[in-house]
Amino acid sequence: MHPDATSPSHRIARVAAHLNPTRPQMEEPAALRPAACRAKGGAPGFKVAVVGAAGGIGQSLSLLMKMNPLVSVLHLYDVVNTPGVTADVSHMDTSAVVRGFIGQQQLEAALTGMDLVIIPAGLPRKPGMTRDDLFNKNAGIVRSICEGVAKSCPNAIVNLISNPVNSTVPIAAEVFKRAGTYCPKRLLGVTTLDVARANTFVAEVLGVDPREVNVPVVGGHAGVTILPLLSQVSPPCSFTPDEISYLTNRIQNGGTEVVEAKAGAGSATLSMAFAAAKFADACLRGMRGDAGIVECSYVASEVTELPFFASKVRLGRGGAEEILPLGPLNDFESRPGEGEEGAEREHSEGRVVHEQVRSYEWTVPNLIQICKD
Ligand SMILES: NC(=O)C1=CN([C@@H]2O[C@H](COP(=O)(O)OP(=O)(O)OC[C@H]3O[C@@H](n4cnc5c(N)ncnc54)[C@H](O)[C@@H]3O)[C@@H](O)[C@H]2O)C=CC1
Ligand SMILES: O=C([O-])CC(=O)C(=O)O
Repeated sequence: MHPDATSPSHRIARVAAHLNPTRPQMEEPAALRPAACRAKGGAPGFKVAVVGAAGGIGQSLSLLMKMNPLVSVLHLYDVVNTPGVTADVSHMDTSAVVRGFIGQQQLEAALTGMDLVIIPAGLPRKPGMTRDDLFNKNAGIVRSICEGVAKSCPNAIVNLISNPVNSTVPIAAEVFKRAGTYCPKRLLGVTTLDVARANTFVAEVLGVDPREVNVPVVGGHAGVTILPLLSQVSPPCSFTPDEISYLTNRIQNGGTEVVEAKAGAGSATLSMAFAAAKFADACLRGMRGDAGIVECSYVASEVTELPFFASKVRLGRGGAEEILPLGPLNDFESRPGEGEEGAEREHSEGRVVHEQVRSYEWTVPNLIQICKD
């Protein structure tokens, strides 16, 4: 601390600065520099950025990350409305220092030095849309954010939420490859909401506390690519065929259930922010060196022949340190299924594999086109 920091004149100057704040936590190019920002606590911890912080997910997620004691610095970035969210969140008396950034010209400052970048930027669905309908808009958004990550914090772990996750993760990988910064361990598609839904719905059927239930959910994050492994539920239990059918259908369509209930006002935001905060916390604990942190995530994978696949991963200092095998699947989990939205089924492949292939094949030409633009 500066020797005069506790003197009356210094304290009055500090109070005056607080009474006349010019967006005190916002990064103004000619105003506050990071080093000059007042520190609220300055606890040791990780530097985390939320990109898309002013959105439905972003605001709640920013609040939850401000509550996380592992976060020492929290950067909130969006193309609109970050000053208000930043001012609001920064009044929470938890230790993380909050700084806001707005617009493309501040993306670099927002990302510089970050350990973890969480990306909930992009359009949400409306009733009648599939996640793939978001591709054209969200691919470009994810691409420009990931270019910023490659430039400003190439070693950061990325938690990618923007839909369609089955396609945005491969796009992010391609951007990082082109920049020469790609590390598959550090790119994690967030599928935690599928697990949260599976835990909740299974707990309802079993009549137990959802916090006691853990259902691995593998595959991808759209319709039938979401495959809950109900044969591997912890604690061990069994279901009737009707229960399996009900649970699988409800988990796969959980996103649509919320989209329809919101009737045009967007998709899941609160449960998603909760799930994203849980996943980010697991990543931070892994980065800290805690042992035995295992979560499902959509990652580059050799678990199947597909390049990307959601499955259990062990999180460590460098991200997804180990991709765990799927384990034994029962007949229901491995049988071929109907394709989403009338997609054709290929005879020899299981439904998860099939849908993933379609999603990826559809993505690559678009990706190449986008990257050429
Ligand atoms: N992975 C998952 O399980 C889930 C993913 N999602 C997806 O998350 C995304 C966000 O959903 P919501 O928060 O409900 O949408 P929203 O529209 O409420 O918020 C999106 C935010 O992104 C911002 N944004 C747009 N372009 C940006 C850019 N280039 N850089 C930074 N920020 C930018 C917008 O200004 C807005 O504040 C959607 O794509 C949605 O489909 C939603 C729920 C679950
Ligand atoms: O359904 C959507 O569009 C949002 C989402 O990914 C989910 O809630 O799982």
